[in-house]
Amino acid sequence: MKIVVCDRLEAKATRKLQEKYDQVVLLESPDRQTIIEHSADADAIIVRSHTVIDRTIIENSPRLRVLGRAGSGSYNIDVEAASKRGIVVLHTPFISSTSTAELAIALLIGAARKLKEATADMAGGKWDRGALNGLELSGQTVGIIGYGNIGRKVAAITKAIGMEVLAYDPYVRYQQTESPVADLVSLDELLTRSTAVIVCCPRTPETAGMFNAALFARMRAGSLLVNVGHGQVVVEKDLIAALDSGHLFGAGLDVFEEEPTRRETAVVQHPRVYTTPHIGAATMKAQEGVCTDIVDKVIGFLDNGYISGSINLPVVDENTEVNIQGYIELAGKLASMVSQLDPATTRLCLQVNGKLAYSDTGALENRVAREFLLARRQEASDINARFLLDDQGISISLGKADQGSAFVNEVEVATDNYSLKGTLLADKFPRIVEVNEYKIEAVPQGTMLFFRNYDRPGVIGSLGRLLGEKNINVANMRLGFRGDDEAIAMVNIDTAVDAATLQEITRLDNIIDCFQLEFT
Ligand SMILES: NC(=O)c1ccc[n+]([C@@H]2O[C@H](COP(=O)([O-])OP(=O)(O)OC[C@H]3O[C@@H](n4cnc5c(N)ncnc54)[C@H](O)[C@@H]3O)[C@@H](O)[C@H]2O)c1
Ligand SMILES: O=C(O)CC[C@@H](O)C(=O)O
Repeated sequence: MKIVVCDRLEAKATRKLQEKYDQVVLLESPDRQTIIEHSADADAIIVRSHTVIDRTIIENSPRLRVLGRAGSGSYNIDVEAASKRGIVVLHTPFISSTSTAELAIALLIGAARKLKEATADMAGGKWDRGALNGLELSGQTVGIIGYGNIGRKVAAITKAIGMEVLAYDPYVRYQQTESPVADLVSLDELLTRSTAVIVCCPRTPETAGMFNAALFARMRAGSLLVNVGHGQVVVEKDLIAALDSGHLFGAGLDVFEEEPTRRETAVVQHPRVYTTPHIGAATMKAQEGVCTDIVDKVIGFLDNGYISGSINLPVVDENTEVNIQGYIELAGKLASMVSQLDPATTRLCLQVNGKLAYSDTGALENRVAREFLLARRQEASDINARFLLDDQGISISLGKADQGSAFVNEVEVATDNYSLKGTLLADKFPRIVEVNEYKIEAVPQGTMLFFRNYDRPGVIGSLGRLLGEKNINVANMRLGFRGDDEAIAMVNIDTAVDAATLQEITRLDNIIDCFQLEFT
């Protein structure tokens, strides 16, 4: 197997590839001819944002099966050409969105408060505070162009600053009903109401050159523009004209029409344009994240055919060694249970262990988000659940490990108060195997009583008697222990108990607490 890496990856990610494959060719900023030579017999090519993989390269790589893009956008890959050849294009959405959103805020505040001028004044021995009056952002309106991963993070931060948040995104079809962060509005409304506009969308045929003289004229006088999406969304000469005429107050750019951008470029030289060299994703966490994530995805695909985070094939591959669909459903059941036990949590952690770690964990994350919300009786689908969670300030983090602690494949869903682990018995039958370190083997289906008790004789007997009196049949009962004075039980019952009976159970001797759970 031959892997060609065209841009420099973090050492940890490169090592992972080298441990796995005999032929790992590491190129750094190669010219096109060098890529063509090396990719002629390559099975996989991995790039970041620098190297362009065009149609010619793709058509001259007969063995190529997968293109990995360490990052979010796909502007440097001819995705259409790859799709036509049946080559999977994988990327790492989400991972660098926080770092990029934070940079957008840095550029926004820098431009609003004239930080470049202030720093230059200080370095030059000047102390003229009157010339440095800036814009206070709190109470102002921000307009976000592109309400995707980065746009939503920007929305959350600007909201926290005290700004009113608007967004324009023709492809976001729903208006959030649960704790909305941004109001989705038309482009015209956004431009006329916003004091700051932040571009967080990719370059597409529609967005290329979108911010031109005509659009700047529609922006409010004295407003700010920040671009962390794609450089070619903004026409730089028109931006300079809008600044020089005094129509715009300032701008912050992390992305440019041409990259690398030359020092002489007007936007780089302009006193009221804050520029950074495409460093949205340049934090240690994001760099390591995008590099290891893309390597995991490429390995997962080459070894097992897992497709996850695909730009051109967003499907769950069911013909793999691990029953991914089964694990997606299991993860959903764990999320539903955690939601019923801890509905007010603001933090969900999904941990995926074993070969499953190379599978479509995006689909597992979506399902966890969806089932968590559904259990709280909130409308959600696999597609919008993660956005809805985000809008409600509930984070969902993902951890992965090559091996499970007790089972070949394991899924864990945790909050600050609960940790639930599950597996598929015989890769087929869902089981909850651990609850807050109590080992158990419970079947997550139908109606279930879940209780903690002191481990004393008679507890099960008194529960059985009470349920018998109420004519409630027990279908299955599992006990869990962790080697201390307490135990748990998970009891599948044929009919749900009413609130009064649940109270009676809680009052039985040695019962600590009791919940009734529903699994769909
Ligand atoms: N500055 C950096 O270092 C850096 C880092 C990461 C990503 N990016 C870039 O930021 C962009 C967005 O990344 P993301 O991860 O948020 O992607 P995303 O796909 O999650 O979000 C992009 C959003 O833009 C919207 N959009 C598409 N066309 C639009 C239009 N005509 N008008 C308004 N919105 C439109 C999409 O519907 C989508 O919701 C990409 O171009 C990516 O390459 C830059
Ligand atoms: O390689 C980088 O750091 C920039 C990547 C960024 O533009 C992206 O689309 O993810």
